[in-house]
Amino acid sequence: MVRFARVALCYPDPRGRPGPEVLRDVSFTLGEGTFTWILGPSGAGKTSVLRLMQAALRPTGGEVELLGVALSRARRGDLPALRRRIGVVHQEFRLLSHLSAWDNVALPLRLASVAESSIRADVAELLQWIGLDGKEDRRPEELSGGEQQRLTIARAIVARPSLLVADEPTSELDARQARRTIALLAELNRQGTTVVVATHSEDLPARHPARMLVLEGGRLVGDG
Ligand SMILES: Nc1ncnc2c1ncn2[C@@H]1O[C@H](COP(=O)(O)OP(=O)(O)OP(=O)(O)O)[C@@H](O)[C@H]1O
Repeated sequence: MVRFARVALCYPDPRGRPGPEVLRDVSFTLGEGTFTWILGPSGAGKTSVLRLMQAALRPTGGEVELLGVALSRARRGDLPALRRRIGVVHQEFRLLSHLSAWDNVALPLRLASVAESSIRADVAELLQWIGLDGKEDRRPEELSGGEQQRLTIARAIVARPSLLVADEPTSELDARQARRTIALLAELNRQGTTVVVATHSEDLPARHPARMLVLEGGRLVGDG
């Protein structure tokens, strides 16, 4: 499902030359249907690992294989289709402020030209699942932080991705809303989606025990 083999990553410097290595010799494999925490202090490389897992970057060394596609060999034109199979949740929500809750969730399906009749059923079911039925006409600013984050999860999964990647999804939330968000991700995982969550909180993995990959200074220093 996800395989990192001796992955190295350098971001380009302002002149376009390779900058310092921010990931070095990172190797792990995540099976289908697993739940994995990515832990580590600020600057450890968690977001960089997740950006590789979204096919938003290619490794500068080693290989990343996502859903059977090796990123170093993939053609540029193949990446959009791969990215559509991967759902992404960001810490800062990134909802469209002028659209209603309903339209935010429906957007990925509309962009994929799915028929409106099937969009209606899928969006209604998801809004109910995340506890937002009755609030479908509200714009994001008329929802609480926890509700907005649950909406981003609904939007990330409405097209039924095989892999869901969440970067610090609870850092803007209070403890109760954070627990509710993690409970949703865990339930999604029980239904079969492979889930990867990066966090620097130690409380969350204690609440939902699962495999933990620990990064420090761009290296994998723990896996268990
Ligand atoms: N676009 C970029 N260009 C250059 N360097 C970058 C870029 N993005 C991240 N870095 C560097 O890569 C290293 C790892 O950053 P990354 O964001 O992956 O860490 P992180 O563990 O997610 O940190 P945080 O918890 O603070 O979000 C850091 O030294 C950071 O400065």
